[in-house]
Amino acid sequence: MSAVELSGVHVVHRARGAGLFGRDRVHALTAADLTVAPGETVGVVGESGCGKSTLAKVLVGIQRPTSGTVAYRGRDLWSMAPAERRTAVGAGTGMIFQDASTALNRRLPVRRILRDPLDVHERGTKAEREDRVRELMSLVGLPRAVADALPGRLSGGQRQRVAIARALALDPGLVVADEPTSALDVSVRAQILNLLLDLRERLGLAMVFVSHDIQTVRRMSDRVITMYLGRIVEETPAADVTDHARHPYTRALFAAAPGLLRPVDPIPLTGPVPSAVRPPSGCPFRTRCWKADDECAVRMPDFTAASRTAHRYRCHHPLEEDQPSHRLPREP
Ligand SMILES: Nc1ncnc2c1ncn2[C@@H]1O[C@H](COP(=O)(O)OP(=O)(O)OP(=O)(O)O)[C@@H](O)[C@H]1O
Repeated sequence: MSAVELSGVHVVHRARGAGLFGRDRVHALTAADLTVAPGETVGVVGESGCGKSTLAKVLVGIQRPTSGTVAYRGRDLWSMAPAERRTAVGAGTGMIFQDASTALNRRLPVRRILRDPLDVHERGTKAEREDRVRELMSLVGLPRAVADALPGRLSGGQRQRVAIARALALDPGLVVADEPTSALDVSVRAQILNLLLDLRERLGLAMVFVSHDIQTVRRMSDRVITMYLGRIVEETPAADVTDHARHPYTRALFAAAPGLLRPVDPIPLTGPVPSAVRPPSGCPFRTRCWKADDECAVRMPDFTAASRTAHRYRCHHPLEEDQPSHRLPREP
């Protein structure tokens, strides 16, 4: 059974600045279908504003969908009674945010921050909760000496370790990490990423990993999801994403990423991302796509399954399956 399953999820907000009676709406997430299996890591890539954080918040039950369903281990989250939902969310998922210095209560010492979810969910006796706090600290490599320290006394890397430990406190099946290393120094990033990889292996976690750093997403994930203007446009096995993604947007994103193993010619990704309030008709990527034609303006294509397993994309004019990125035609 899947750790979490989204079916036809839409999230629509009143546009910022539109005022209380404004009619403008932002389609932050449109018709999202996604399943994350136990033990699997799904990476999410896409430019700023494409809906990555919205997807993350829907997955951990912070954001209620405008329509569609979110199921934890087969049970619809938003049809549960509020108390039951709080238990399901609290015990079933953990979220790691970008900036631990704002995500952690700076007035509480580490020990209390980690005990808090155990107290709220009444896990075990007081002594067992203290044992669990020690266990969590050792799991994420925090020295015992910091148990009584306030977050402000810790380094950025240590704070993120506390945030990870807190996300794991109730032994969740799913952890969602939204830009977990982007606020950290480069030297500390690798340590935190290795910690997450290690925890995933040891605890068999399902993980959703959201980042602007798409090379890191590829390294961390089994499967990569590409989002564009609130829509999932492709799902690719991570090993294939650089050379075998078929959606032009995914290939353009990866071709533009620094740190590829070999040089790849940049693929044109010109012009701004269109407005999420008034998205283009048909395929939302068509205004920046070098392959777009009239058909793309009329209809958003359905998902097509590629021959490779676990690979699907929404594009009227997909790239050739085995065309390496460095041999893509140079088009204006
Ligand atoms: N509470 C809100 N009210 C109005 N609009 C919102 C709200 N939350 C998100 N949006 C809009 O929804 C869209 C998706 O936002 P989201 O934060 O999910 O994108 P993102 O891909 O995570 O962006 P970033 O990478 O910059 O964090 C954006 O256009 C954003 O401005």
